[in-house]
Amino acid sequence: MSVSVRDLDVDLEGRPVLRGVSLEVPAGAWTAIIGPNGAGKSTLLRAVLGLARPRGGTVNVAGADPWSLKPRRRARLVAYAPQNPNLPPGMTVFDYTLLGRSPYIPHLGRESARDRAVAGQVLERLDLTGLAARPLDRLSGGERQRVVLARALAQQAPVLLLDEPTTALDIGHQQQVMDLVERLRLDDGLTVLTTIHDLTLAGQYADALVLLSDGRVAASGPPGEVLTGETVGAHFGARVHVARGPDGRPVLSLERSSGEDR
Ligand SMILES: Nc1ncnc2c1ncn2[C@@H]1O[C@H](COP(=O)(O)OP(=O)(O)OP(=O)(O)O)[C@@H](O)[C@H]1O
Repeated sequence: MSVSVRDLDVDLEGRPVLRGVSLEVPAGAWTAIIGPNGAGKSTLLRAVLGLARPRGGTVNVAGADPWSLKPRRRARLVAYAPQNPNLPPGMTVFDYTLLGRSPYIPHLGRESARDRAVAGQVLERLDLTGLAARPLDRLSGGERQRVVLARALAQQAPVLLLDEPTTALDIGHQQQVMDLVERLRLDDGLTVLTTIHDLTLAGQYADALVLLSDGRVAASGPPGEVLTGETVGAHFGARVHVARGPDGRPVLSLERSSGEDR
């Protein structure tokens, strides 16, 4: 199930936020959208999901325009873990994860044993079983972030959109979440589109990067081509050293100002 965006323009409150954005994520591939704060990354994900209405251009997800799909049909095709979701206070981790099964539960019906089993399995894979009965308002930031991912994974949709899935996570849980998404991609052929601020992490897992800057695509391609010191300097205003990891993928470190510069 591929994702295709062509010449996308999106305005928010009358202001241009995305201009002429194109990207292609082939079925079973992983693309990361990177870019400075306010570049339009979340807006691009929301447009792919059918939540931000394009002013021009086209979005195609698994052969369909997401705007044309009924919500249940769309939710079976695309799962989304937002950056700042509204979490109903008092709802338990298990019940929230079960919400991911809503597109499969008949109107006025109840969840099936399979729906409960899927929710349980997802919680298990994310190390959250021990928190299943805990209300959402009594979780740490990192636990909350993994629960939001759990709900999206319980949806078992072939296209997965993740908005900054690792920002609140410690390094061990970052690896756990990214490895889990990678395993699902390889085992189940998931197509993954994620925004991510950690450029090394983005380059480590994604096949391709799309650098958004001021609402436009400034660079795209394999991580080694996009993540150069020059490009990062030009678009993030950061001085970085780019080395190569054992697998040849780029590893970025910040260059600290010398004493005289400070
Ligand atoms: N609902 C909205 N109404 C009006 N403007 C918005 C709205 N949401 C976002 N914007 C603006 O659109 C631009 C892009 O925002 P977006 O959240 O897509 O950026 P981003 O690249 O995801 O940023 P960040 O890295 O800070 O999360 C920003 O200038 C932001 O202020």
